[in-house]
Amino acid sequence: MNAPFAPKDVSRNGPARIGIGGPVGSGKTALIEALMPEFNKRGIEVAVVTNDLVTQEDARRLQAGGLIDPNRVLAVEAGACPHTVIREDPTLNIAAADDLEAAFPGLDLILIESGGDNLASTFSLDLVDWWMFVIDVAQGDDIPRKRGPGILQCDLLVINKLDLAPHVFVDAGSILAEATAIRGETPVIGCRCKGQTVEGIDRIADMIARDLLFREIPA
Ligand SMILES: Nc1nc2c(ncn2[C@@H]2O[C@H](COP(=O)(O)OP(=O)(O)OP(=O)(O)O)[C@@H](O)[C@H]2O)c(=O)[nH]1
Repeated sequence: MNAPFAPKDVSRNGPARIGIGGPVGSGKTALIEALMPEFNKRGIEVAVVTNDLVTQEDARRLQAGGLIDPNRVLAVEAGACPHTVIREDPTLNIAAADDLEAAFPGLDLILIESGGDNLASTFSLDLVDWWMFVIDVAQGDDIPRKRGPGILQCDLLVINKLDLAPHVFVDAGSILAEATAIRGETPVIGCRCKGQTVEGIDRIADMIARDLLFREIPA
């Protein structure tokens, strides 16, 4: 069990900006897809900025998926190491988020998905108020032990693809326990974004609603 999460002071007006980072293929877009119905249930209005290297693949997938108004999805083509545009010079992403904020008054959240990167990728706090780092069990149970800055510094560590754990010889309980020990006070949630049943997604949506948007969560 994680210690209670200390809410951040989100002092800038406007929708909260949430970063979603993590290695290639860990399930960042799948997490957005799984979160959309949970946000809808909670009346949370969302827009999304995606980042890909030289394509708009993730934006197109979300726009075609029927889970969000396609106009609420903007693509940034990083053209360089994915972390460059979320950390060193986030200008393109800030501009995309500003455009969405202006076009859709009443947004509660803007999700900014990084291109898939390595364990060292982190977000500039000029760009986001709060960020998640998504890894998955199939990358190996030693990933949390490697203590990459993404794993240590994110506001929420998400360990995805729990359903695959038995198939890749990983003990889901151990990887979650180890990640929790390494992160101390900051939270870790295990999840499954794909398949007939998803898992852990409601906990992530509740955390965002409670700790970023200061909404009451029904008991
Ligand atoms: N079994 C299983 N597969 C998953 C889960 N989540 C995502 N996937 C699969 O993992 C693959 C990568 O998922 P994406 O959502 O594209 O990952 P991503 O992190 O957005 O990828 P990049 O943007 O390329 O870095 C896809 O084939 C998904 O179907 C999960 O919880 N369980």
